[in-house]
Amino acid sequence: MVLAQLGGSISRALQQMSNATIIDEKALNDCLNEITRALLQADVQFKLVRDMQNNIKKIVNLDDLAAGHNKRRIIQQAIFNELCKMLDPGKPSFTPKKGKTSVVMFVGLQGSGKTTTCTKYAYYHQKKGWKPALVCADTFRAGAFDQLKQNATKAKIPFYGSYMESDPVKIAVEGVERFKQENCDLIIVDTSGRHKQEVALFEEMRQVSEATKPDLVLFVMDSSIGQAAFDQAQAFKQSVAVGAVIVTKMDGHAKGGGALSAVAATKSPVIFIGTGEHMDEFEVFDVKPFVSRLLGMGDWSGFMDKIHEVVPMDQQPELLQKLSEGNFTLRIMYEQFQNILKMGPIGQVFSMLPGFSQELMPKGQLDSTNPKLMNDSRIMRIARGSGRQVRDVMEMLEEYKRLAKIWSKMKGLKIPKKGEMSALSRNMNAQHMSKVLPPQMLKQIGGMGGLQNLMKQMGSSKDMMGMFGGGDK
Ligand SMILES: Nc1nc2c(ncn2[C@@H]2O[C@H](COP(=O)(O)OP(=O)(O)OP(=O)(O)O)[C@@H](O)[C@H]2O)c(=O)[nH]1
Repeated sequence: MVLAQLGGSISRALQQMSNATIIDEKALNDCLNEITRALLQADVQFKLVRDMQNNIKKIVNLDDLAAGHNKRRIIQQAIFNELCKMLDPGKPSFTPKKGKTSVVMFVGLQGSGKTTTCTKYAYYHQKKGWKPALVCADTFRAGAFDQLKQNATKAKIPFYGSYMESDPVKIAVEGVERFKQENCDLIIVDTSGRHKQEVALFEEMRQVSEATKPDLVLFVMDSSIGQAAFDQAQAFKQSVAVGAVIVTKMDGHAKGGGALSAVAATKSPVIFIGTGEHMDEFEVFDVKPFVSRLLGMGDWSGFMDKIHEVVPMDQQPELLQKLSEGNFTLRIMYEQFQNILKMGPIGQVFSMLPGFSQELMPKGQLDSTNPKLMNDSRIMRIARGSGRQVRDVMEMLEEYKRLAKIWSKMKGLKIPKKGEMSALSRNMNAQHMSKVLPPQMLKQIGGMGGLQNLMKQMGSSKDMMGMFGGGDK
């Protein structure tokens, strides 16, 4: 089961419960059983799921809830909190500081994506102005050094390794020393992986760790390993001081539930996830937005951060000014889609939108806010000119209308200062939110009153946006 399916199953269970006329013990139990089944199918460890179920039952005491309380919302909040708790070990991992030398050692089984992830991690920090370096202490797998060398060269990151030396400890120490002298602030040591947990692997890891004294040991785990995740993560933790986890291959048919088990086994947080083979297919992992997405609640704050990353800084004030005036044009949609295409995986999703392609964008009409100008004969000409079906062009225009409608409701939104994209979400109040939320979702929350209450409970509208972003679909 891929994560999206897990999220879908949980949302369905919640939906079914809210469809029940009365939310009694039976409705709650049915819902929890459904969620338990979904989590187990996604390879979350049995004990974790059972604990979660018990905790929710303890928190949600239906008898104590006075009539008028929105039981569905309270149950949903309890599930949200429990899932967050599963993924949050309660203490943050060591975070390297730019400009101050840190040594980070990567460990994991062979094929987990460790070497690829080392470079992704280095590249991520390099883009933020760090001075990373890579050390290949994998002398077990022939070709490991070549792979690291190739990746590092592509990303223009200094690297160290040897074809001759067979002692990983010696290479690791030499590499770390060299890069300390070169004032690198993030020295990354890649260690060998083996097919399975072997005594020799753990002993070697322990020795490398003892010799290089890493500030952080990162455990890299393939998200598709299923129920084995807990034991595997625990075995690593028992040999070296694992401080954080990176889960790879979240893009494939991953049973992402393993991530939850790894957190429980290592009592360390997941800090990044790998979402593809490419260097930039790597995302910071944040618990709340992740769980929001899992429960089908969207991830507005993450979306805004992404936009912040891809919309060129000098275009942001102008774009927001236009949007706040209610001028959402086809050109804006076109330019933003172009920016979104730079986002990588999300870009792939957008490029799947029916009829979306560069040739298809109706040039000359891009700056109008009046889609009616797009009459039948023009639509036919566009379809012919781009080799698409008329239906494709119509669907693209429908998508534009949908987005334009959302943005027209945002008219008058206070524009944040230059570069302060996240201020946009802070400026959203319950009024704005209620206009953007799909009517059925608003109803579930308990209308405007429920929304205001929920926003108060959540502490800030930013959290709220994190939970319920996404717009109407
Ligand atoms: N789809 C996808 N593939 C990935 C991801 N991360 C790594 N891979 C692929 O997984 C395969 C194994 O990755 P490596 O980095 O060679 O694995 P490793 O764990 O370093 O292997 P050893 O060095 O032998 O321990 C490669 O084909 C990578 O391209 C990811 O996030 N998504």
